[in-house]
Amino acid sequence: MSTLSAERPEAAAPVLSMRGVSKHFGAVAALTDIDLDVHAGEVVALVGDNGAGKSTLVKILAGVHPQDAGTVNFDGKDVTIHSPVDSIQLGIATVFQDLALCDNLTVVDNLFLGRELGPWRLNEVEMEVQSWKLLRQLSAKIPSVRIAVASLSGGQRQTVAIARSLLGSPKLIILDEPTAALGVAQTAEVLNLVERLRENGLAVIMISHNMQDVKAVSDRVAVLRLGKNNGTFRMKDVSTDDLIAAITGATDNVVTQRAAQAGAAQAGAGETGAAGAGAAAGSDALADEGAQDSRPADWPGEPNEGPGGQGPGGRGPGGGGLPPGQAGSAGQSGPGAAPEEGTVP
Ligand SMILES: Nc1ncnc2c1ncn2[C@@H]1O[C@H](COP(=O)(O)OP(=O)(O)OP(=O)(O)O)[C@@H](O)[C@H]1O
Repeated sequence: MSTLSAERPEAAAPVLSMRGVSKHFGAVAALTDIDLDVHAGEVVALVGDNGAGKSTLVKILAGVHPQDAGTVNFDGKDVTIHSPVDSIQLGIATVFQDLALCDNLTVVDNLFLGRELGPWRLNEVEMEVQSWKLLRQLSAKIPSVRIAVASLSGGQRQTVAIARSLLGSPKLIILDEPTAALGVAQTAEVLNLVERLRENGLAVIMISHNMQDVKAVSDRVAVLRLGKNNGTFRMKDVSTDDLIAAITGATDNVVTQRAAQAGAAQAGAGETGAAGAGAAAGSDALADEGAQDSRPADWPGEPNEGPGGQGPGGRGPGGGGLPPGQAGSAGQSGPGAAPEEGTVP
């Protein structure tokens, strides 16, 4: 990769370029006229409310659903993805939320499941060596490759699933909510892993509902709303408020209303600091947004949603859980991003 393209991935030709992609399920228009570009060495977050069409888009790329209209250009060629095998052979790896790991098998067995080494008998030593190499390349924290996957943490399982998808040497890796249901430390581990993927020159699409995670690792963010493109933003140029407005389709939404309420309450009480962090949790996980819709401002659960949750208070300032050094290297997180997030409910 040239220096220019290494510094600004979007200066090079995209690895993936979708144009005018549409998909209907009967009368439901799941996707209408979608454009999306992803470059090598770039992390693009795909965000949108429930039902926005994210999974459908990913399934088209993974060969689960054929698109009804539009073109997919991959690695410079127009392609038709008829099946998951087509997708893998092209160099697209998709890690779905369920991870599809075999709990009773070891890390090595899971990594090489279906592509075991050795023509007549398994070359266990070589598979183990390659497993370690791969996991080291990802700076993965796996205690042993000979333990059952069932005994690993959520973050470690996600790491194994991602590592397995890399064995096919993909050019594009799609991660479907890789940090969903993970704790703070495990989320940081997975976000670090996403950064390793980018450093290794992969194009990455990451679906996420968590704005904190999106801000921590993405270079660009593509917003889907009701099955249509609703903006593509460079992460460093967009505030969380603007993103939420693009996702919800309005600047006046439940999240901003909560921010206003929290601000008014704070002003009334003459408080500073901690209340803002507590309220921020509401915008970090958009998945929570629906649940918060109907809640009054004085809902009893509210105080617990602050620093102790998945919000900035729980992960340190602006780093999305990344250690300070790595947060800086992400380019979108760290102290520079903190004031922006402070404006969010
Ligand atoms: N197999 C299917 N059959 C019929 N309708 C479908 C199917 N898959 C998705 N849809 C519809 O297409 C629309 C987009 O769904 P999709 O799952 O892609 O959204 P999403 O953004 O991934 O949502 P979520 O964040 O809830 O996973 C929705 O209206 C959904 O009901």
